[in-house]
Amino acid sequence: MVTVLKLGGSVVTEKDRPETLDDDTLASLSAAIAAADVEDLVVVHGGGSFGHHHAAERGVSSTEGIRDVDGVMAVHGAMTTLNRFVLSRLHAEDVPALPVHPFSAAARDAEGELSLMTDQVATMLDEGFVPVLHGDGVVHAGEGVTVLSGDEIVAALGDALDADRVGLCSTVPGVLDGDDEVIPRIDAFDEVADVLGVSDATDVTGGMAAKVRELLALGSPAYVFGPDDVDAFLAGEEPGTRIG
Ligand SMILES: Nc1ncnc2c1ncn2[C@@H]1O[C@H](COP(=O)(O)OP(=O)(O)OP(=O)(O)O)[C@@H](O)[C@H]1O
Ligand SMILES: C=C(C)CCOP(=O)(O)O
Repeated sequence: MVTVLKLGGSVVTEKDRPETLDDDTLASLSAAIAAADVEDLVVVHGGGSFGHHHAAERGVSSTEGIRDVDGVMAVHGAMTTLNRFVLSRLHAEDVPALPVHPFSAAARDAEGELSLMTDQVATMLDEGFVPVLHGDGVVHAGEGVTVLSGDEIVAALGDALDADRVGLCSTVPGVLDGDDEVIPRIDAFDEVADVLGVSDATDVTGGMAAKVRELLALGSPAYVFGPDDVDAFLAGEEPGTRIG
């Protein structure tokens, strides 16, 4: 039974301060992951103030590409730096986490369709490791390099690995309605389009609206919840908003 958990960049970093980790939250999420000891767990993390800051500065998004190698390396380099921090906090809790850098394992075609290699992820799981992927840059036919969000990676992994459970831990306790109440379940984009917005912080990949779109396209249900509910999700409960 494969579980995919995304740690939102807005959770593990201080999204308003360039390249600043939220170390306390990252440490407590790492402890929750270690305590849950879930079999076949894949972790994905977002960009937060590492990836999004550089992507916004260089003018690259999920659809607008760049060809300047310095810019590409600034975005990719910031994400590998954040990935090293995430790995080190997981290692501190004895989680057998290993890095997978999507930049070298993915491509988009001219229609923007993503292909992501997942054999290495599946083999890591078979060998008892916890693969840790992250939002990154991706080569994109006709565009140079665009941004690949952790949410797209979650959706691609969910399908390729036939994941049984998919969870996105963000700063919010779920998808919120106009009164800031958690919406328990979303089955279609149109039901909630009015309340879905972009991120409060610098974000080049579309915030909550993009997340809901990606998750609705998945074959299995997914959950959006806040940091306090990670243990509940890993224990098999259904916290926050169920999508799909
Ligand atoms: N209806 C909504 N319900 C909840 N959050 C919403 C809604 N509309 C917009 N948002 C915004 O979406 C944000 C979550 O998206 P964001 O992309 O910042 O999260 P993340 O995945 O944790 O971060 P990252 O993209 O860096 O990985 C919330 O912090 C909130 O500002
Ligand atoms: C900005 C970069 C490079 C990654 C974005 O990933 P996300 O935070 O999951 O949307």
